Amino acid sequence: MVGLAQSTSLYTDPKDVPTKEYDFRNVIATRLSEDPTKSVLVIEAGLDDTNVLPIHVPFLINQGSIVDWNFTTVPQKELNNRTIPVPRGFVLGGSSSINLWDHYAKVTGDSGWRWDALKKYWDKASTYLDSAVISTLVPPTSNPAIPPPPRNDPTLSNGNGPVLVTRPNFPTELDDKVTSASTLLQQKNSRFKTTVDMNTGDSIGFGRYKQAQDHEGYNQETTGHGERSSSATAYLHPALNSKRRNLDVLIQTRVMRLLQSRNTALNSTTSNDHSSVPHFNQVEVAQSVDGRLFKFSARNEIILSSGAIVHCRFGGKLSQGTPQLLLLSGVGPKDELKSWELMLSRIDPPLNSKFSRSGKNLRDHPMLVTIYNVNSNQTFDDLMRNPALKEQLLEQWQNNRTGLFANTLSSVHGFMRLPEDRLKGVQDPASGPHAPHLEMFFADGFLPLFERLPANGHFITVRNVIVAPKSVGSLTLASANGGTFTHPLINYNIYADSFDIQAMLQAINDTETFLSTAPWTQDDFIISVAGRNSTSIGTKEEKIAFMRKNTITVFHPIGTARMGRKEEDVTDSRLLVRGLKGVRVVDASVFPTIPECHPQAVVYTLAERAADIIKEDHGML
Ligand SMILES: Cc1cc2nc3c(=O)[nH]c(=O)nc-3n(C[C@H](O)[C@H](O)[C@H](O)COP(=O)(O)OP(=O)(O)OC[C@H]3O[C@@H](n4cnc5c(N)ncnc54)[C@H](O)[C@@H]3O)c2cc1C
Repeated sequence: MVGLAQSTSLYTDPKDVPTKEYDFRNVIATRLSEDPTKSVLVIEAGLDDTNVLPIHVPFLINQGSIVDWNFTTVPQKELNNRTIPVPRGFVLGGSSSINLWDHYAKVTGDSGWRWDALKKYWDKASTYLDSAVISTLVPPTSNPAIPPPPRNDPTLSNGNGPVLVTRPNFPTELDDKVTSASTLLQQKNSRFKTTVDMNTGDSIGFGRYKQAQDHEGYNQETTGHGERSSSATAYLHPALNSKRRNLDVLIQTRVMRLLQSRNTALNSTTSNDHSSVPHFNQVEVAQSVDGRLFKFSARNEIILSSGAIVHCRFGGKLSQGTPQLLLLSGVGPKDELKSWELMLSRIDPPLNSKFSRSGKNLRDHPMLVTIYNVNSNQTFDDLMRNPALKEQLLEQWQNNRTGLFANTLSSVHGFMRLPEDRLKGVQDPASGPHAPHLEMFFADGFLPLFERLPANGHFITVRNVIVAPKSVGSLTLASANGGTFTHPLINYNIYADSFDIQAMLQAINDTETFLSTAPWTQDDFIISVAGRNSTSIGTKEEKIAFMRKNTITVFHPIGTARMGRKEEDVTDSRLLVRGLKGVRVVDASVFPTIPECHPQAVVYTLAERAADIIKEDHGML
């Protein structure tokens, strides 16, 4: 078990929380509680992460477990009416690029969101560690010679923050193939170029080696000392363990809705300061659908953090929670809320929600998962079928945080732009000429995430992601009953925009080109696409049918409380909810467009600046 000290300020029952009034409810709790004169309460629906072993082991997957909300979408019309999984962290902490920031600055009219202004927050959040120092690697028994672990590379960005970042310590047989294939292809087609560091402002390219032992271009991962580095382990637990008296955390408790102050004309220093606008200063919480309701008041403001609410972390997973809570509090499109009259009748005074588009603009990255049968006995598949070996590797990890389990499942990937002719006559959904449209990433084994490993065979998994999709979905309430215990209706609207179908077709064709190079064809490494007799998927129509059958998302939803300068944008550039007072949103739901990357680092950077914005607005700087 992971040895994080249990804090006396971590509560599991609202009645035990020492006070019912805080300066801030939740959030960027760690940064705000740096000021000992302000009190902060974090409310988290899920569990304490401390003793949930799979969270801390980088190799293990938590989807579908007790720390997952286990949501699904509504049937997706363009996916043969399939519903698809929406995993989402139900626990303290969680999972955790660059051109897009300048685009956000343009959309919000706030130059503070430009990359040159934000770089300091990026550095404030993360620290790059030399993984060779951290882990001693031991190959799995089926894996023969493995190159030595990567050495320290001074060219990689090196911040000074609490989130630990390393490169994978456990090279797989695929890594060389990916880097060699892109090196070969880039000579003919610059779309397959190689890169050393994807975090330099130009993220396009596939990872490459300089020398066999310098794993340049490898993923940078939020792990350190062999463990996952999450917002809980990096921010929250250290603050709790240092016994900050002004920080309390309440877990296993859901925020049900936000409540308005009777006096809606309170003074405020915020940019939404209109004397007649509704002022929210309380949250109502419960531990079960019919359980006792408790109220907590915020003297300064309520911060809805991450997918959800008044919760602690800074980072995490999806972003449905925030819009659901806003909608349940009566903040949302009027025509939509009209159908929930029962709920609205509880809101006094009724909100003028004409400006709010809470729940609209839901976006995620569509991901097509393709499994290939391969000629190899080095994939992870044998390990996954061998409980004794898994136990042995887990024991090694528990003893000294080394071995395969100290690593994540994928070491290399590549970002690509669409060919220029595909962009003719359409508005480019990418945020700039150095931002990608597509991503290809690889796993050395059977990894469709939601299917069982076959009893026999060896596999590799190729995931094609549209990182700049055009389709836009929404989140709406399923019922006025049950509050946040009732799952909302999540509709990604995947492939609703035909641009995305064309983009995924291009991704399939690119993958076929990539896998037809010597590194993959020699020794007949790739046998076939699983379930077919061929390494390719066939005609255009067959490819589209394959997409509809096998697309899910890569779990990066954003945008449902988008920030911007237009009246219909849910939040302004200081992250305050428009049309009311006292509520700020700090999570992935404020992003107006989807980051063309895995968004965790973007969320950390957002949260670090948000902490300074809040401190400025409340005279704490
Ligand atoms: C399985 C998975 C894998 C991922 N892998 C990567 C990756 O490799 N790299 C990467 O960059 N990104 C990854 N992401 C995405 C990344 O984790 C998210 O984009 C980011 O963490 C979003 O953070 P957030 O703060 O907006 O929301 P969240 O992390 O969703 O925060 C939601 C929190 O609020 C709590 N909550 C919700 N409702 C309530 C309520 N009513 N009351 C109290 N608490 C509530 C939830 O329990 C949860 O703890 C992954 C996401 C998932 C789900």
